[in-house]
Amino acid sequence: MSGLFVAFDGPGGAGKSTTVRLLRERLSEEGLPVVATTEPSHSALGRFTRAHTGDYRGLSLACLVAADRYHHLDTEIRPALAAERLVLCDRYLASSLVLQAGIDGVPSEFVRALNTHVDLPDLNVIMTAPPDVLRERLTTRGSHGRFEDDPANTGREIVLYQEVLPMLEGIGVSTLVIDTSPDVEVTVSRLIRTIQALWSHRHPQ
Ligand SMILES: Nc1ncnc2c1ncn2[C@@H]1O[C@H](COP(=O)(O)OP(=O)(O)OP(=O)(O)O)[C@@H](O)[C@H]1O
Ligand SMILES: Cc1cn([C@H]2C[C@H](O)[C@@H](COP(=O)(O)O)O2)c(=O)[nH]c1=O
Repeated sequence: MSGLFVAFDGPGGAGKSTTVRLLRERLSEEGLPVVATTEPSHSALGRFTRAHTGDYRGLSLACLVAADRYHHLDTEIRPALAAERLVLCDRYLASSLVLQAGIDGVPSEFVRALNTHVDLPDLNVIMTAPPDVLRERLTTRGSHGRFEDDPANTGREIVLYQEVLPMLEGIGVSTLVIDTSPDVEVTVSRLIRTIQALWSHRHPQ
């Protein structure tokens, strides 16, 4: 028996962080042993990487986020799963496939090779919304870095996340695409039902 690993990816402004925060609160209230985390992680390397996505690009940023991912797996994700926790991760492998390969132009085989030894999530939620909705949210909230500074990237990311779905499914990752245009409560309620069902299946009473 082990825990359950759910990753959340999608274009900037799709609602990943908001949703993971609300899921952590609500699922904890329901008694599930939730660990919410993020990539880049809260480690020194993760904080460095997050602070310098504008300075490091392409191959170098691909290596930084992959190194942080392996450290994150070793120090947080695998121990939590071994302790039968529910791990919710704000960004994971799909973000590298889209941002490093799709946007920065790193050969996708190289990004995949860098990530050969990462654990795959039990479910990868891909959050999305129409470009005008995302741009409006990013304008209101403010940009989190260079990928969001270029308005053209929003539409590109939406398409790229669609394009990585077959690849993720091909390596055995279950994916769930969610349009977050409706109110956040709609998204969160749906995800609570999905995650509770997966958890109950894995941990029958
Ligand atoms: N249905 C929704 N789901 C989630 N967030 C929403 C929704 N509707 C509006 N928002 C708002 O969109 C904004 C962006 O949300 P959030 O920061 O969670 O996105 P994100 O995907 O984590 O973005 P980034 O990739 O830039 O970190 C927030 O201000 C949030 O309140
Ligand atoms: C996991 C991951 C992250 N990044 C970049 C993308 C953003 O610039 C930051 C994360 O910040 P956000 O608030 O979650 O948008 O890190 C990346 O380039 N590749 C990755 O795999």
